[in-house]
Amino acid sequence: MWRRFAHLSLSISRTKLQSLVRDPTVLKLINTFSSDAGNDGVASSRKPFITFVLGGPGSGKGTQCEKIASIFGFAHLSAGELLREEMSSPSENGELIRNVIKEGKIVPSAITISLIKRAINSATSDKILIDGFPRSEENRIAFEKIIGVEPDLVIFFECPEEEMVKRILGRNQGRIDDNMETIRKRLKVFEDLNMPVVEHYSSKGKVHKITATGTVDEIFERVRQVFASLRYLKACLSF
Ligand SMILES: Nc1ncnc2c1ncn2[C@@H]1O[C@H](COP(=O)(O)OP(=O)(O)OP(=O)(O)O)[C@@H](O)[C@H]1O
Ligand SMILES: Nc1ccn([C@@H]2O[C@H](COP(=O)(O)O)[C@@H](O)[C@H]2O)c(=O)n1
Ligand SMILES: [Mg+2]
Repeated sequence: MWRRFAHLSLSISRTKLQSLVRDPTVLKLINTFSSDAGNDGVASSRKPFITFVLGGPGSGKGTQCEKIASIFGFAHLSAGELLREEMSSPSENGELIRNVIKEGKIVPSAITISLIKRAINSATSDKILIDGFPRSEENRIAFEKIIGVEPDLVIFFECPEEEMVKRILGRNQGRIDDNMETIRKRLKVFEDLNMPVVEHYSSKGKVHKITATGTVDEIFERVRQVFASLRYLKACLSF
């Protein structure tokens, strides 16, 4: 392992490198990109690098994902957006999805996962951001079972409730769930069902918690550091 990093000895300290290499996300990255280079003969370049992006309603997931996608070349799949598209198409699930979203509840996993699976298969990047999924332990367990992988990384945007409410009420995109009655329900669902998912992945060392207050650019600077360190490691491993 250390021979791969020998050429870096002038630019990075051994201690820093050791701490990076102990990070579980970096370990996965090393395994993924090492095999890209053909070291173990596994064609893992077809295996996507999956990042779940979580946070309460209005915490800024979509806003930050767009920036990550444009700067780091990720495909951005928003579970909520996929459901809204399905709801507006002549789909057999359209009415059900509309009712669930209006109530701020969680759409059955089988529906959401089939939309995510289709989107992953047609993504043009093998680095995927899944925004707003999994929303519950049921979502998480179903994804791991049906898709057969765990995320490589989880980004969690931590934002105070009053800030999230203010942002949603100012969003003005005509969403059927951007009203105070539904927002209250979404906040409760987030605490009751989504936080256990964050705790699950935290216990596995996969979560990068980002303070989601401040300007969009200030928050992105925190996010950028996470992805820049991954890109740096990837660049090192490509030599
Ligand atoms: N740092 C910020 N400061 C002020 N407004 C912001 C910030 N980040 C995002 N916004 C705005 O807040 C609103 C919600 O942001 P966004 O849609 O990205 O959140 P989200 O987490 O995807 O929400 P949802 O879960 O409801 O889809 C948008 O109108 C967005 O422009
Ligand atoms: N995994 C998911 C994601 C979303 N939903 C439903 O869509 C609504 C909007 O989601 P956003 O991420 O765009 O806020 C959400 O409140 C849920 O009703 C879902 O069921 N499952
Ligand atoms: Mg969103």
